[in-house]
Amino acid sequence: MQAQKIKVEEAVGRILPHDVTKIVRGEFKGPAFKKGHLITAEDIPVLLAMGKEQIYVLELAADEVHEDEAGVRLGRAAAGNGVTCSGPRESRVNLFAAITGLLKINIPALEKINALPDVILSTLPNNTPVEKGDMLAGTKVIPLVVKEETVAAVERICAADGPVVSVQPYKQLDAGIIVTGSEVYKGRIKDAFGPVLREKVEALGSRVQGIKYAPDDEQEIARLIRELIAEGAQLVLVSGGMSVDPDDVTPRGIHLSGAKIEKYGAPVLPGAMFLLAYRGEVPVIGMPACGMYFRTTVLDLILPRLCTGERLTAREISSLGHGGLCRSCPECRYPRCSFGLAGVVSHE
Ligand SMILES: Nc1nc2c(c(=O)[nH]1)N[C@H]1C(S)=C(S)[C@@H](COP(=O)(O)OP(=O)(O)OC[C@H]3O[C@@H](n4cnc5c(N)ncnc54)[C@H](O)[C@@H]3O)O[C@H]1N2
Ligand code: MOO
Repeated sequence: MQAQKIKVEEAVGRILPHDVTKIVRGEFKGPAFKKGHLITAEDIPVLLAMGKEQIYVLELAADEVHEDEAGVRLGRAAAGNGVTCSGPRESRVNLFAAITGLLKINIPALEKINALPDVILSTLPNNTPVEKGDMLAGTKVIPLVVKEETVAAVERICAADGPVVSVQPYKQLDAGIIVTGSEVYKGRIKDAFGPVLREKVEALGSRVQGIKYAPDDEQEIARLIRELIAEGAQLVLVSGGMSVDPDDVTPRGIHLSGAKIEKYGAPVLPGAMFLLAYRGEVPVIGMPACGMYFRTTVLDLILPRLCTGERLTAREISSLGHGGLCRSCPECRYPRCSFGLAGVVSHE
């Protein structure tokens, strides 16, 4: 990179190698144009009025890329489905959600990119639920001019490993809910759990095809699970009866339904007594009563992933431990917090 002296009138489309300072007596002293600025036709009279008839412009070598062009190329390479890019500002390009869904970060590719010199890509955590318009990531280069080879290396990583930042849309699943507990079934108390589960399912764009009620009877719970799936449920949530009392028979009921238990117990608080099973392709969730009491629980970490169609394994549930502790803030800001969002399956 070299600086070349040229006439101001010939500078349109060229790049300033340094700030150009404007001083107006008693009023202003500061950069009228910043280092790296791309000179436009409108800038010429301004520069002439500042007394600049000649200026220095950047002379890029053949193997060099200006920061703004590099930023645009980095953003384009990193952005996958459901992601749009802003224009560059001092090389920084921001990535935004074009749709509502679940943010997916290709962490090994992200790490490879950030191990390169002179470029950075910074993202929200993997599996963050995001809304259309949310900022997901920012990328930029460090110097004013970067080696073509570095930008090309990022493009090669993204081409080989897949885009680094994407948003998975939620599928519209038909969900069935089974509320367990003889006290509710027999009408001793009003159901307060079914409405919470319905709201969480519907907030993700899925439908609740029905809420069924079961006493603390494992055979009846099993029968209702099979019935809901036979009626077309693509997701089943069973509430309560998940802990240690003699009447807590939901895990047994899920097992007796023919569902294979993937994991009983999640390293998430609230949500330790959570259970995930699959009957064929249909996820069956056993949701402990904390899901009725706390605003945000393990269900908020698992449900969005199931609603994208992801099949979760015991290993992925185990990995939620890192970051799986809710701080119980007086005003919940989830997902704008650390809850559940560090959970990453480590890549050997
Ligand atoms: N000795 C132990 N006790 C508990 C443990 C434990 O490890 N050892 N774990 C605790 C944790 S963690 C949780 S979470 C809860 C899990 O509770 P359950 O899922 O078994 O909930 P239930 O016993 O069925 O009910 C608890 C409570 O909530 C009321 N309830 C349940 N469903 C409804 C509903 N649909 N509408 C209204 N109210 C409902 C129920 O009547 C009970 O009062 O266990 C801890 N205990
Ligand atoms: O399942 Mo309890 O889940 O930790 O409050």
